Amino acid sequence: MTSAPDPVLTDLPQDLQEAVAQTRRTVAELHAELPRNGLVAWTAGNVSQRVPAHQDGPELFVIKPSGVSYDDLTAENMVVCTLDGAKIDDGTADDLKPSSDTAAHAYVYRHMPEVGGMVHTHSPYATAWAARHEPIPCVLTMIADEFGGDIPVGPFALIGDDSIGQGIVETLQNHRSKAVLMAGHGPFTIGKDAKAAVKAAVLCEETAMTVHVARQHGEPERLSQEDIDKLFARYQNVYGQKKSA
Ligand SMILES: O=C(CO)[C@@H](O)[C@@H](O)COP(=O)(O)O
Repeated sequence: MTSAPDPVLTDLPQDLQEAVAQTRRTVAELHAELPRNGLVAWTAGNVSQRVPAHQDGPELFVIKPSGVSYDDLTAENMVVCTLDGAKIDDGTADDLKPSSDTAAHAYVYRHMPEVGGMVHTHSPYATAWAARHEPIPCVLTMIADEFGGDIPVGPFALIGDDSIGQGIVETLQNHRSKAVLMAGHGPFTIGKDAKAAVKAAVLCEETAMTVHVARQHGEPERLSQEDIDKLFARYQNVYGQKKSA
């Protein structure tokens, strides 16, 4: 059976091309938040975002090119992929490869339709918890607010195929957390869009550091499940300028 030809960006409906261009700008801008918040060293880490679905076009997402310096990331070199993780004819050089985590991001987008954005970092404190295969206990209101409980650990998986994506989905699919510490590797976060996933990555590192410091002087006490549920509901539904239901 012949497979469908790879999509060509300039052949897509005009409004879908515009949606791709906006997603590229957003993803390029959000990559700057990773070094700015001390979440990555050198070219580690990546951000992606799903392109809003279009009835007359393929499902697509945008992700960073592999191994390119954060100083050189632009909207124009953000790579456009199908949900199979295949790069489309997106106007970038044919030999510009997407992130080495493209298959992982694609797997999550295929299996978790509610996920609109993803981030991967090697932020030092969260990565240290991942090295120990240890979940970050919910001992702080900020952990309850953003993650709804302990930040879980996912299985160790090699890079480049569906393995990491499968581990992320099996850990987060029925879990309130927006972050998973992939064992022996580092944090991956999800969100309704890439900005929400970046926020989760920032708060994951912040809480990983705080709990690590607290544990230097004894084991902090986990919040009660009742309080965790109340804190999560408030933060997700009321906090900030959200309109009360
Ligand atoms: O940890 C990994 C792969 O999971 C790193 O190589 C990753 O952080 C950065 O890779 P890319 O530059 O996105 O290909």
